[in-house]
Amino acid sequence: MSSILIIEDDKGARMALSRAIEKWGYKVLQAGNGQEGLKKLKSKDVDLVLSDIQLPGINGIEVLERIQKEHPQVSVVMMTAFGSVEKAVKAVKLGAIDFLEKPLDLSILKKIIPASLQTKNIQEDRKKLLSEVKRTNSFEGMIGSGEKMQEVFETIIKVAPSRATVLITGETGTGKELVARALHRLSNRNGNLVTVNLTAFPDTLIEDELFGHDKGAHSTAFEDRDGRLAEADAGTFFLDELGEIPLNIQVKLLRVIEQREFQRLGANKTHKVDIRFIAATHVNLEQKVRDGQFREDLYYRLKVLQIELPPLREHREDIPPLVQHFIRYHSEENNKKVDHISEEALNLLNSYDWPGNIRELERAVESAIVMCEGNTLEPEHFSKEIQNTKIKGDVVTIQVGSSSLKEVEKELIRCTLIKTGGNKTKTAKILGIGIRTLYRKIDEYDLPYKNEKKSDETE
Ligand SMILES: Nc1ncnc2c1ncn2[C@@H]1O[C@H](COP(=O)(O)OP(=O)(O)OP(=O)(O)O)[C@@H](O)[C@H]1O
Repeated sequence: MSSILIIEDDKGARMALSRAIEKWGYKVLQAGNGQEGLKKLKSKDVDLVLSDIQLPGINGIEVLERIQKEHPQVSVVMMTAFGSVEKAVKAVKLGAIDFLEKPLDLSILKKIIPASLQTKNIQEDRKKLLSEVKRTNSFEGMIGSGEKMQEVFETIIKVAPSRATVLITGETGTGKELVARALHRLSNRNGNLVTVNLTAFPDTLIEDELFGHDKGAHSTAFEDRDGRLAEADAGTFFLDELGEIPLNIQVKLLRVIEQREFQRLGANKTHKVDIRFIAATHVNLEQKVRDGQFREDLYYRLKVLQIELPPLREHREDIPPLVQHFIRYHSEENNKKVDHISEEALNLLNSYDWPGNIRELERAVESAIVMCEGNTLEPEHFSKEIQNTKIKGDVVTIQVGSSSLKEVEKELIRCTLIKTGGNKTKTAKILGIGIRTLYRKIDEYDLPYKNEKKSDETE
């Protein structure tokens, strides 16, 4: 029988919770504050901790941190006052498996407990996954060796198991949908990932699409019909292009996100749902709020946990591995023999600005593959716009008066690596240092291509 430790200073709430959990067949231990909780963890076998965030003495966040250090095999679910989602999200980022807002919805807690118990040794698993991501520079079909993408991967790994609502922002083609899919896949949620893009719907049909209707709700409601929200029950609801949603729907969405309940059109019955919300947008929501086109309350509710995807021009170190990835994929898809790109062509791709980001890069590589008769992509296989790109990356900016020698060295190595597409032998030769020194410095400065395999090491 799994045992659950409840840390909660409100005795009445603790007792009521304890009775409910015992009824579901678990062994329950109780503590009225953080110290007592940590003491119980030392002396008793505990599988899951359910802790309030607001505690007298050591607060819930500190309790979480101590548990992670001293009992990394124990999962922690936090309880938080209604409306203090920010603290809860902080806890999730620190490693809590999930959180619940008070007053607790016992039907949701009943689902969270078995799911959290399954995730044994979560810290260990996270560490393993993270080192795998660092080693391979890829994660759930996404390529990313640079610092910014690695940070994105790390956040996904941390927050995926919780039900925290996530807002994914970034220009078009930066990978927002891939992030949503990764969050769902790693969430261990049994339900579906339901992706909804409402830009294609006339305003009059949006509500119907989201909430469904009862027979007779409007002139075309011939029978009861579930909406997309109901389809996402026990799963993830991914709302793409959130910025385009009309204001009257935004109010209703906020209610669903906060209370996880809604009504079909024409119905009185309220449906309770267990949904994880993810929203994405490429527009500046803050500006929309200022212009009165986006509700401030919804914006603040969503932005608590934001994953910001950088435009490709801000993580150019990922261009060469992305190109390799797309060559492999599209060459096979198109029955081609292409398996290389010339240095000259890669320099062009490294320098182009990519307003359409990774999607544009992928399309460029795919059409170049179609044009290519041999096995190597050359500049002429790409569009005139790309061919006419001015090669960048030849200038390292040094702030005289504020750059240290180390910073200059780091920047020079970084730029040379990008220019050679990560070829360490060439980089070392250009810089006039031995390859082992280069590897040491890449490690020391945590530079891109750090974990790439050493096939080009010739010395
Ligand atoms: N890090 C990545 N690694 C590999 N492929 C990627 C990566 N990011 C995006 N892609 C690819 O780029 C294309 C666009 O990605 P996606 O649709 O996720 O972008 P988006 O930000 O949702 O775009 P939009 O805002 O236009 O909806 C897809 O084909 C996807 O597979």
